[in-house]
Parts: sequence; C-alpha cells; structure tokens
Amino acid sequence: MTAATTTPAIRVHDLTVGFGDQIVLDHLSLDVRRGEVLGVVGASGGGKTVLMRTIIGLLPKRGGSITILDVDRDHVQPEAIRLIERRWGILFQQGALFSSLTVRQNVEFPMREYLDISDGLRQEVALAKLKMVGLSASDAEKFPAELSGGMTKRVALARALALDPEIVFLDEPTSGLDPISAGEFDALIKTLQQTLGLTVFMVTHDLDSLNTVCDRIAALADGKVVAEGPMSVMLACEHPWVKSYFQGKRARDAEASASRGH
Ligand SMILES: Nc1ncnc2c1ncn2[C@@H]1O[C@H](COP(=O)(O)OP(=O)(O)OP(=O)(O)O)[C@@H](O)[C@H]1O
Repeated sequence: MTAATTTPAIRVHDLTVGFGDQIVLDHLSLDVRRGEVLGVVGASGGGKTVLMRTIIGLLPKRGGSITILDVDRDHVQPEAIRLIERRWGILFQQGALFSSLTVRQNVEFPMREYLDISDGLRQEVALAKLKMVGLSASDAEKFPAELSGGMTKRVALARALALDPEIVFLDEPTSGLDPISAGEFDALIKTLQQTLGLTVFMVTHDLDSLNTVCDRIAALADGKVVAEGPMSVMLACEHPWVKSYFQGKRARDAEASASRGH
C-alpha cells in the first residue's frame, strides 16, 4: 500500500474559525478515512456547516491546517487547488439548484466548468448520473420548481457526482424529506458509497441516517470534536450533549426503527 492510500482523505488539525468575537471552531482536529461515511453531528449553531465550508475552502480559517487528498491548500499554487476541487462534490443544504436551468443542465454545469468534452457526451454523462440517482430521462428536462423535495436532493446529488469525485460533502441531505423519502435517500447514499468507493462527509441531524449510513460519527460541542467513532462510542460517551442526543427518546426510537429495517 502506498502512503496515498493509507493517509486520511481529509485531515483537519488544530482548526480555529471565528466571526468577529465569536469563536465557532476552537482548535478542532478530525480525520476522515478513505472510503468511509463520516456523520458530523452537534447542536444547532454548533459549527457543523462552518466546518464543512472551511474544509472546502469557502470560509477562511484563523489557525490550524486542512489536508484533503494529500493537498494542503496553504502550501500549493492556485492551479493545484483547482485540480483538487474537481475531486470532490458538494450537496448543499437546500439543494442549491439553478432555477433557470433544467435538471440536465444543472448536472452538466460542473462538467462545463471543468471538462473539455463535446455537448453530446456531456449530455450523455448527465443522463447517466441522473439514472444513477434513480431519475429518468423525462425528469431531465424538468425545471427545479417542478420537482419534489426528494427529487431535488437526487438532482443535487447527481450534480455532486458529475465529475466522478472521490469525496462527497453532504449538508443535511435528508432534511425536509418525509421519513420514507429520507430512508430511500440514505439507502442511495450507502449504495453509491459502496459501489463508487466514495468518501462521504455528511452533516446531519438525522438519527436514522447515523444508524444506517454512517461508518463513524464525529460529535461537535464547544467548538471541538468531543467524541469520534462508531455508534457504540457515541452510546458510551459521557459528554452531556452527546449523552442527551444519543441516549434520549428520539435516539431510542430511531434505533428501534433501524433494527426493524425501516
Ligand atoms: N458567514 C458567517 N458569518 C458570521 N457568522 C456565521 C457565518 N456562518 C456561520 N456563522 C455562525 O457560526 C455558528 C455556527 O453555524 P453553523 O451554520 O456552522 O451551525 P450548524 O452546526 O451547521 O447548525 P445547524 O445544525 O442549525 O445547521 C453560528 O453561530 C452562525 O451564526
């Protein structure tokens, strides 16, 4: 095995991020292993989205280092950052589709930006990505306003997969979905991770997702990762927030529902 296959997909070390006087992430460290689904949980406003946005370079950090796929953006030229950005896909919280573009054009968008391929091939690849997430050729010509919440998430996922990424960042992928659609979306994420060998960084509040999709979980509190590991580690954790989240009534209900196969 080479060093490249053994190093984590993402290594966050001693990261500090803040806005004005507010420190959101306070010397936070976290590894995301290659090929795993890591679920990131934490209280509302606790900094999960800030962490994700800082990792992908959308927010500045005050200290610490971030290495993605062996590249530390502090130590490389802008061209190298553009190359690395092609190797991940992002599903933002509300889907963030372009309302004036069709579903197919939305999925083609990153390909237009990064790939020099013919119109025909680009359309074909977009349709293949849509099929991969369970959508049909007739869905491809719809506009975002004509889609259900679950379909919107699927299109956003197809767009995140457009460039065959190695890492996918998902910000609350099941929020706003009914439990059945959420369960189907979780199953889709798991299937894609297994078949494509993806590394998945998933911010979520959804206990069902944590139970059924995530290999490991990182719990954020007080600007740090206070617990990291599989569900068994969360259940044994004595940190007050982690304890109330994973051992509260909602958690027990989700666990019972997961064990029934829902
Ligand atoms: N661009 C910004 N400018 C100023 N403050 C910000 C900005 N982005 C986030 N914050 C603040 O950082 C804190 C963490 O926000 P973040 O969105 O990461 O929380 P979260 O854990 O994802 O919450 P939720 O679960 O509710 O989505 C909040 O207090 C928020 O107001």
